[in-house]
Amino acid sequence: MRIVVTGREGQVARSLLEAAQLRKGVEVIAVGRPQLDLARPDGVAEALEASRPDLVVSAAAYTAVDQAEDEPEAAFAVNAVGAGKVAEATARLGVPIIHLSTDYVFDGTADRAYVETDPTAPCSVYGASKLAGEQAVAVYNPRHLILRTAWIYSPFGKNFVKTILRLATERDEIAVVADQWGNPTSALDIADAILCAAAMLGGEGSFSAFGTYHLAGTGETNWSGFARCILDTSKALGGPKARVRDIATADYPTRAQRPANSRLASAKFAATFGWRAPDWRKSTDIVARHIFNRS
Ligand SMILES: NC(=O)C1=CN([C@@H]2O[C@H](COP(=O)(O)OP(=O)(O)OC[C@H]3O[C@@H](n4cnc5c(N)ncnc54)[C@H](OP(=O)(O)O)[C@@H]3O)[C@@H](O)[C@H]2O)C=CC1
Ligand SMILES: Cc1cn([C@H]2C[C@H](O)[C@@H](COP(=O)(O)OP(=O)(O)O[C@H]3O[C@@H](C)C(=O)[C@@H](O)[C@H]3O)O2)c(=O)[nH]c1=O
Repeated sequence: MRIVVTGREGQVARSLLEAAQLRKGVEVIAVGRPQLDLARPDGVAEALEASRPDLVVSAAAYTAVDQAEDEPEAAFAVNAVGAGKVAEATARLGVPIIHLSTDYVFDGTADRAYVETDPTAPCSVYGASKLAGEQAVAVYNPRHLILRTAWIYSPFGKNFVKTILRLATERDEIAVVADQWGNPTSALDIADAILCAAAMLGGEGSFSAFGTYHLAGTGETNWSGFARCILDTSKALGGPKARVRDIATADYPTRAQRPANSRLASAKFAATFGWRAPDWRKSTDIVARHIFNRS
C-alpha cells in the first residue's frame, strides 16, 4: 500500500515516515512545499497524482493558532480551501482520504469529553478554518476518515514539549495555565493509529465506517500538568529542570481564545479500529527519550 502524506516537514508526516519503516507492505511518501502548496490549489491534484497513492493522509495545515487571528484569509485558504482540494483530488483518483482535524472545533463549554456528534462551535480562527476544512473534505470525498486529535507533541517540529524544555534552559520557573483541559497526543501514536486504520481501509473486506472520529491520548490533564510531567521526565533523564507555577488563562493573554475543555472521547475509534492510544504520560516519556536520544 502506498500512502501519500501531505505536510512533509510536520509532526504527523515525519512520525508516519518513521512508523512505516517498521511495517512490511507499506510505503509512505511525504509531499511538501514547493511541490504541494495548499495555498496554490491549482497544483494540488497534479502533485498527488504524480505519487500514485492508494490512500492520502492530509496532515498539512496552517497551525499557528495565534497568528491565524491576524491572517484569517491565509488560514482559511490552507485549512479549508486547500483541504478541500486535496479531498477533491483523492475522489478523482478513487482513493480514500484520512484528514487530520482538531479539538479546537469545540468551544470548550462542555463538562465532559466531547464525542463526535457534539455540536461544533470554534472560538478561534484556526478552529473555524479547520471546521470548514472538515466540511469541505466530507463534501468532496465520501470515503473519508476525519480524525480530530489534540495537543500533538513529538520529537519533530514545534510543539509544547519542546517549548517547555527550551524555557527550562532559560528560567527557573515557568508559569503555565492550569484551567485548560485536554488530552496530550503523541504524533508517534497518531502515526501508529493511522497505519492501523489504513490496513482496514486497504484490506480485502469492503470498509464502510467512513466518517469523523476522535483520536487522542488516553488520560487527561491541563497544560500545567502536562508541563510538570515533561519536566519530571526531563529531570529523570538528566535534561533541563524548572519549577512550574499554575496560572489562570486570564494571566496568560493570547491573540486566540483556546477552549477551557477540549477533552476528546476516543471510544468510537477504539471500537471501530481496535486501537487505543497509550496513557499520555507513557507517550511523553517515549518522546522525551527520543528527544534526549535515550531509548
Ligand atoms: N499540532 C497540534 O497540536 C495539532 C494539530 N492538529 C492537526 O493535525 C495535522 C498535523 O499537525 P502537525 O503535524 O502538528 O502540524 P505541523 O505544524 O507540525 O506541520 C504542518 C505542516 O503543514 C505544512 N503547511 C503549512 N502550510 C502549507 C501550505 N500552504 N502548503 C503545504 N503545506 C503547508 C507545513 O509546512 P512548512 O514546514 O513548509 O511550514 C508543515 O510541514 C494538522 O492538520 C493540524 O491542524 C490537530 C490537533 C492538534
Ligand atoms: C509556552 C506556554 C504556553 N502556555 C499556554 C498557552 C496556551 O493556553 C497553552 C498551549 O500553548 P501553545 O500555544 O503551545 O499551544 P497551541 O498552539 O494552542 O496548541 C494547539 O495547537 C493546535 C495546532 C491544535 O490543534 C490544538 O490541539 C493545540 O495543540 O499553554 C502557558 O501558559 N505558558 C507557557 O509558557
